[in-house]
Amino acid sequence: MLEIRGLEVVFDGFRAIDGIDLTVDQGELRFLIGPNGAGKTTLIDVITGLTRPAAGSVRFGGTELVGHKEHKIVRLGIGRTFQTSVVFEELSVVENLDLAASFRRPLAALLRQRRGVSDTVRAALETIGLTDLAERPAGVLSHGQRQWLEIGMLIAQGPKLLLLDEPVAGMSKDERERTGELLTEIAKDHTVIVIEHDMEFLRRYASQVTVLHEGTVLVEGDVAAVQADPRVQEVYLGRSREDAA
Ligand SMILES: Nc1ncnc2c1ncn2[C@@H]1O[C@H](COP(=O)(O)OP(=O)(O)OP(=O)(O)O)[C@@H](O)[C@H]1O
Repeated sequence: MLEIRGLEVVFDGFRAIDGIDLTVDQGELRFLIGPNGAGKTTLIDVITGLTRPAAGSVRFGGTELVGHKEHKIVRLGIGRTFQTSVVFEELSVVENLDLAASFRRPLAALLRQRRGVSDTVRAALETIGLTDLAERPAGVLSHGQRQWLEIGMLIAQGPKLLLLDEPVAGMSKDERERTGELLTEIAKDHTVIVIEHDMEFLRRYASQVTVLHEGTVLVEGDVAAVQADPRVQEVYLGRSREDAA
Protein backbone atom coordinates (compact mmCIF):
# COMPACT_ATOMS: atom_id res chain seq x y z
CA MET A 1 0.00 0.00 0.00
CA LEU A 2 2.75 2.51 0.97
CA GLU A 3 6.16 2.14 -0.63
CA ILE A 4 8.90 4.62 0.13
CA ARG A 5 12.18 4.26 -1.74
CA GLY A 6 15.45 6.14 -1.55
CA LEU A 7 13.92 9.07 0.29
CA GLU A 8 16.11 12.08 1.05
CA VAL A 9 15.10 15.38 2.64
CA VAL A 10 17.60 18.19 2.95
CA PHE A 11 17.04 21.39 4.96
CA ASP A 12 19.72 24.02 4.23
CA GLY A 13 22.33 21.35 3.63
CA PHE A 14 21.23 19.24 6.65
CA ARG A 15 20.09 15.74 5.69
CA ALA A 16 17.01 15.23 7.88
CA ILE A 17 16.15 12.07 5.90
CA ASP A 18 19.10 10.28 4.45
CA GLY A 19 17.94 7.40 2.28
CA ILE A 20 14.85 5.79 3.79
CA ASP A 21 13.15 2.72 2.32
CA LEU A 22 9.90 1.76 4.03
CA THR A 23 7.04 -0.54 3.06
CA VAL A 24 3.76 -0.61 4.97
CA ASP A 25 1.16 -3.16 3.91
CA GLN A 26 -2.56 -2.64 3.85
CA GLY A 27 -4.18 -3.16 7.26
CA GLU A 28 -0.93 -2.77 9.22
CA LEU A 29 -0.64 -0.87 12.49
CA ARG A 30 2.98 0.29 12.18
CA PHE A 31 4.81 2.15 14.91
CA LEU A 32 7.60 4.59 14.09
CA ILE A 33 9.99 5.33 16.91
CA GLY A 34 13.36 6.98 17.27
CA PRO A 35 15.13 9.66 19.30
CA ASN A 36 14.37 13.36 18.89
CA GLY A 37 15.38 14.60 15.47
CA ALA A 38 15.41 11.09 13.93
CA GLY A 39 13.19 12.32 11.10
CA LYS A 40 9.83 10.83 12.10
CA THR A 41 7.71 13.95 11.66
CA THR A 42 9.62 14.90 8.51
CA LEU A 43 8.77 11.49 7.05
CA ILE A 44 5.06 12.09 7.67
CA ASP A 45 5.41 15.61 6.25
CA VAL A 46 6.76 14.10 3.04
CA ILE A 47 4.02 11.47 2.78
CA THR A 48 1.35 14.16 3.20
CA GLY A 49 2.90 16.60 0.74
CA LEU A 50 3.92 19.23 3.29
CA THR A 51 7.64 18.77 2.61
CA ARG A 52 9.19 18.02 -0.75
CA PRO A 53 12.00 15.48 -0.77
CA ALA A 54 15.32 16.10 -2.50
CA ALA A 55 15.19 12.55 -3.88
CA GLY A 56 13.20 9.34 -3.75
CA SER A 57 9.64 8.19 -4.25
CA VAL A 58 6.54 7.66 -2.12
CA ARG A 59 3.99 5.41 -3.77
CA PHE A 60 0.54 4.90 -2.28
CA GLY A 61 -1.55 2.15 -3.85
CA GLY A 62 0.68 2.51 -6.92
CA THR A 63 0.28 6.32 -7.20
CA GLU A 64 3.37 8.51 -6.84
CA LEU A 65 2.72 11.13 -4.15
CA VAL A 66 5.84 13.22 -4.54
CA GLY A 67 4.98 16.40 -6.38
CA HIS A 68 1.30 16.36 -5.40
CA LYS A 69 -0.24 19.11 -3.29
CA GLU A 70 -1.47 18.34 0.24
CA HIS A 71 -5.19 18.50 -0.62
CA LYS A 72 -4.73 16.05 -3.50
CA ILE A 73 -3.00 13.61 -1.13
CA VAL A 74 -5.87 13.95 1.36
CA ARG A 75 -8.27 13.11 -1.46
CA LEU A 76 -6.27 10.03 -2.32
CA GLY A 77 -7.17 8.78 1.17
CA ILE A 78 -4.35 9.82 3.49
CA GLY A 79 -5.20 11.63 6.73
CA ARG A 80 -2.91 12.86 9.51
CA THR A 81 -3.03 14.42 12.92
CA PHE A 82 -0.69 17.21 13.93
CA GLN A 83 1.06 17.76 17.24
CA THR A 84 -1.07 20.90 17.59
CA SER A 85 -4.85 20.69 17.82
CA VAL A 86 -7.20 21.43 14.93
CA VAL A 87 -10.48 21.16 16.88
CA PHE A 88 -12.95 24.10 16.84
CA GLU A 89 -13.60 24.72 20.53
CA GLU A 90 -16.91 26.61 20.18
CA LEU A 91 -18.42 23.92 17.96
CA SER A 92 -19.89 20.79 19.49
CA VAL A 93 -18.21 17.40 19.19
CA VAL A 94 -20.70 16.31 16.54
CA GLU A 95 -20.34 19.58 14.60
CA ASN A 96 -16.58 19.14 14.49
CA LEU A 97 -17.04 15.63 13.13
CA ASP A 98 -19.66 16.81 10.66
CA LEU A 99 -17.37 19.53 9.39
CA ALA A 100 -14.53 17.06 8.94
CA ALA A 101 -16.84 14.59 7.16
CA SER A 102 -18.20 17.31 4.89
CA PHE A 103 -14.91 18.05 3.21
CA ARG A 104 -15.85 15.72 0.38
CA ARG A 105 -19.32 17.23 -0.06
CA PRO A 106 -19.99 20.05 -2.50
CA LEU A 107 -20.32 23.59 -1.16
CA ALA A 108 -24.11 23.66 -1.64
CA ALA A 109 -24.46 20.68 0.67
CA LEU A 110 -22.18 22.38 3.18
CA LEU A 111 -24.34 25.50 3.27
CA ARG A 112 -27.55 23.54 3.68
CA GLN A 113 -28.54 23.18 7.28
CA ARG A 114 -27.61 19.92 8.89
CA ARG A 115 -30.60 17.61 9.19
CA GLY A 116 -29.57 15.06 11.74
CA VAL A 117 -26.35 13.18 12.03
CA SER A 118 -24.99 11.21 9.07
CA ASP A 119 -24.10 7.54 9.41
CA THR A 120 -20.44 8.40 8.91
CA VAL A 121 -20.48 10.87 11.78
CA ARG A 122 -22.47 8.54 14.02
CA ALA A 123 -20.03 5.70 13.34
CA ALA A 124 -17.03 7.96 14.05
CA LEU A 125 -18.65 9.13 17.32
CA GLU A 126 -19.14 5.54 18.42
CA THR A 127 -15.63 4.47 17.46
CA ILE A 128 -14.05 7.25 19.52
CA GLY A 129 -16.47 6.67 22.41
CA LEU A 130 -17.80 10.24 22.59
CA THR A 131 -21.47 9.60 21.78
CA ASP A 132 -22.55 10.84 25.23
CA LEU A 133 -20.66 14.10 24.71
CA ALA A 134 -21.86 14.65 21.12
CA GLU A 135 -23.63 17.94 21.81
CA ARG A 136 -21.05 19.43 24.19
CA PRO A 137 -18.71 22.11 22.90
CA ALA A 138 -15.31 20.62 22.04
CA GLY A 139 -13.71 23.22 24.33
CA VAL A 140 -14.92 21.35 27.44
CA LEU A 141 -13.29 18.04 26.48
CA SER A 142 -10.38 16.65 28.46
CA HIS A 143 -7.03 16.41 26.71
CA GLY A 144 -7.56 12.73 25.94
CA GLN A 145 -11.11 13.20 24.66
CA ARG A 146 -9.88 15.97 22.41
CA GLN A 147 -7.24 13.69 20.92
CA TRP A 148 -9.93 11.08 20.25
CA LEU A 149 -12.09 13.72 18.61
CA GLU A 150 -9.21 14.56 16.28
CA ILE A 151 -8.84 10.90 15.41
CA GLY A 152 -12.62 10.76 14.87
CA MET A 153 -12.40 13.77 12.55
CA LEU A 154 -9.83 11.90 10.49
CA ILE A 155 -11.91 8.74 10.34
CA ALA A 156 -14.97 10.78 9.29
CA GLN A 157 -13.04 11.80 6.18
CA GLY A 158 -12.87 8.15 5.15
CA PRO A 159 -9.10 7.77 4.74
CA LYS A 160 -7.38 4.50 3.84
CA LEU A 161 -4.16 5.45 5.60
CA LEU A 162 -3.97 7.34 8.91
CA LEU A 163 -0.79 8.97 10.17
CA LEU A 164 -0.87 9.79 13.88
CA ASP A 165 1.81 11.91 15.51
CA GLU A 166 2.24 11.00 19.19
CA PRO A 167 -1.43 10.31 19.94
CA VAL A 168 -0.90 9.47 23.64
CA ALA A 169 1.38 12.40 24.50
CA GLY A 170 0.18 14.02 27.73
CA MET A 171 -2.49 11.38 28.38
CA SER A 172 -3.30 9.69 31.67
CA LYS A 173 -2.79 5.95 32.06
CA ASP A 174 -6.49 5.25 31.48
CA GLU A 175 -6.58 7.48 28.42
CA ARG A 176 -3.52 5.69 26.99
CA GLU A 177 -5.22 2.36 27.42
CA ARG A 178 -8.36 3.61 25.76
CA THR A 179 -6.27 5.02 22.90
CA GLY A 180 -4.45 1.72 22.45
CA GLU A 181 -7.79 -0.03 22.13
CA LEU A 182 -9.01 2.66 19.75
CA LEU A 183 -5.97 2.25 17.49
CA THR A 184 -6.38 -1.52 17.48
CA GLU A 185 -10.03 -1.05 16.51
CA ILE A 186 -9.27 1.47 13.76
CA ALA A 187 -6.52 -0.74 12.34
CA LYS A 188 -9.14 -3.40 11.57
CA ASP A 189 -10.26 -1.41 8.55
CA HIS A 190 -7.52 1.15 8.01
CA THR A 191 -3.77 1.16 7.62
CA VAL A 192 -2.29 3.13 10.51
CA ILE A 193 1.18 4.60 11.06
CA VAL A 194 1.80 5.90 14.56
CA ILE A 195 4.75 7.97 15.78
CA GLU A 196 5.16 7.16 19.44
CA HIS A 197 7.84 7.56 22.08
CA ASP A 198 6.16 5.77 24.93
CA MET A 199 7.83 2.36 25.28
CA GLU A 200 5.23 0.89 27.59
CA PHE A 201 2.53 1.80 25.11
CA LEU A 202 4.56 0.18 22.35
CA ARG A 203 5.05 -3.03 24.29
CA ARG A 204 1.32 -3.29 24.75
CA TYR A 205 -0.09 -2.28 21.40
CA ALA A 206 2.61 -2.46 18.72
CA SER A 207 3.37 -5.41 16.53
CA GLN A 208 5.62 -4.09 13.72
CA VAL A 209 8.01 -1.32 14.66
CA THR A 210 10.38 0.78 12.52
CA VAL A 211 13.17 2.57 14.36
CA LEU A 212 14.53 5.71 12.74
CA HIS A 213 17.85 7.25 13.67
CA GLU A 214 19.51 10.26 12.06
CA GLY A 215 17.31 10.07 9.01
CA THR A 216 17.76 6.38 8.29
CA VAL A 217 15.96 3.14 9.21
CA LEU A 218 18.04 1.64 12.01
CA VAL A 219 16.04 -1.52 12.70
CA GLU A 220 12.67 -2.93 11.73
CA GLY A 221 10.77 -5.86 13.16
CA ASP A 222 8.36 -7.00 15.82
CA VAL A 223 8.37 -5.16 19.10
CA ALA A 224 10.29 -7.84 21.03
CA ALA A 225 13.04 -8.11 18.40
CA VAL A 226 13.37 -4.33 18.16
CA GLN A 227 13.60 -3.94 21.91
CA ALA A 228 16.23 -6.64 22.18
CA ASP A 229 18.38 -5.13 19.42
CA PRO A 230 21.57 -3.63 20.90
CA ARG A 231 21.57 -0.82 18.31
CA VAL A 232 18.13 0.26 19.48
CA GLN A 233 19.13 0.08 23.11
CA GLU A 234 22.12 2.23 22.28
CA VAL A 235 20.36 5.03 20.43
CA TYR A 236 16.87 4.88 21.84
CA LEU A 237 16.43 3.03 25.09
CA GLY A 238 19.85 4.18 26.32
CA ARG A 239 18.80 7.71 25.74
CA SER A 240 15.44 7.26 27.50
CA ARG A 241 17.28 5.84 30.52
CA GLU A 242 19.44 8.94 30.59
CA ASP A 243 16.33 11.08 30.29
CA ALA A 244 14.73 9.22 33.17
CA ALA A 245 17.82 9.59 35.37
N1 LIG B 1 11.65 22.93 8.37
C1 LIG B 1 12.84 22.55 8.84
N2 LIG B 1 13.94 23.28 8.62
C2 LIG B 1 15.15 22.89 9.09
N3 LIG B 1 15.36 21.77 9.80
C3 LIG B 1 14.29 21.00 10.07
C4 LIG B 1 12.97 21.34 9.60
N4 LIG B 1 12.12 20.38 10.02
C5 LIG B 1 12.86 19.48 10.71
N5 LIG B 1 14.15 19.86 10.73
C6 LIG B 1 15.26 19.10 11.34
O1 LIG B 1 15.25 17.79 10.80
C7 LIG B 1 15.54 16.82 11.81
C8 LIG B 1 14.41 15.82 11.88
O2 LIG B 1 13.29 16.44 12.49
P1 LIG B 1 11.92 15.70 12.80
O3 LIG B 1 11.01 16.70 13.39
O4 LIG B 1 11.49 14.96 11.61
O5 LIG B 1 12.38 14.67 13.90
P2 LIG B 1 11.49 13.72 14.79
O6 LIG B 1 12.08 12.37 14.67
O7 LIG B 1 10.06 13.90 14.44
O8 LIG B 1 11.78 14.30 16.23
P3 LIG B 1 10.81 14.62 17.45
O9 LIG B 1 10.65 13.33 18.15
O10 LIG B 1 11.62 15.60 18.23
O11 LIG B 1 9.55 15.19 16.91
C9 LIG B 1 15.76 17.59 13.09
O12 LIG B 1 17.15 17.75 13.27
C10 LIG B 1 15.08 18.92 12.84
O13 LIG B 1 15.72 19.96 13.55
